[in-house]
Amino acid sequence: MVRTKKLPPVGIIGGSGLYQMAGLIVDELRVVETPWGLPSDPYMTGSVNGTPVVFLSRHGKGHRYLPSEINYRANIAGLKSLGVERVLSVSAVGSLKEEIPPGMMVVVDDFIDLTKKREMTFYGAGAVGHTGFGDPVCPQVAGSFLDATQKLGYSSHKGGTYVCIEGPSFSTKAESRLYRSWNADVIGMTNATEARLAREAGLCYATLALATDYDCWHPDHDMVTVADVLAVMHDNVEKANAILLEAIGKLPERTCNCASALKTSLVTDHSVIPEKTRKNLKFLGIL
Ligand SMILES: CSC[C@H]1O[C@H](OP(=O)(O)O)[C@H](O)[C@@H]1O
Ligand SMILES: Nc1ncnc2[nH]cnc12
Repeated sequence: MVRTKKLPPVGIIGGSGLYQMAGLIVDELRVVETPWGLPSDPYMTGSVNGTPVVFLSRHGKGHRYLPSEINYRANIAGLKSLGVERVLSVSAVGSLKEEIPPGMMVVVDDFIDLTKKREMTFYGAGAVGHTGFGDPVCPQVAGSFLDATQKLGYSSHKGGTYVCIEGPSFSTKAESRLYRSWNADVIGMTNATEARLAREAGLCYATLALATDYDCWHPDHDMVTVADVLAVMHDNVEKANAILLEAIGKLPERTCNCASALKTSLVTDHSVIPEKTRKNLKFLGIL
């Protein structure tokens, strides 16, 4: 694609099995402190074919944080402070559908959030905000993922509902069957939280989910183990990297509605917001 303008930095969040990005020429490791604390790692900043890119490993180098321990607010706020406007996430997921076999990519377009003990908002502490999340995924970023998988000839599933559980244990059979009865497509432990915070921060967000297993519902497959997940990720990491590179190149100029959340969510009269909260909201561009 011939661009008329240089893109602002593109954020990449890598999940299980994707702790760095092939093709990213790293210039710097940036430690960023946010009002919500430290992100999972220093950000790897650099460029891909001339486009500035910021990479973060969601679980940190060496996979140190449980899904419930990840500081999602710091991760998202840190990206925002580095000028990122769009986030491409990669995640390992269990498949809840026969027709999504391990190895297949799913470009998720909806979530069912079953998490219970996470910080999932930037609001509070004297500032009330309610953000629309009816369409939780940026259509442009999702579209770039889909175009990229198509161009590269990889089989992918357009759209899909991601059930986000608290973890860290995998689901029981009864739970897995329940999620299937809801017609959900894939299951993971991280993305609903990340997507919600990205939207509050006015960032575009979409996920390339790689099915690594059939969770525990499938009568003809063994129950999921960490070893299976990492082995399938390992076998497909080149594909995921190739899709990321292609998708970055396919991102159009930003004309979606995701950033409007910044200006349409806050309810509280600005004059009564405490100074510290005001500063935090300014960090995100909400005030
Ligand atoms: C290592 S298996 C469970 C683990 O994998 C997924 O991680 P991510 O979404 O960061 O790719 C899942 O959400 C769990 O955190
Ligand atoms: N079956 C599964 N359940 C939850 N998270 C996962 N990540 C990869 N496979 C998973």
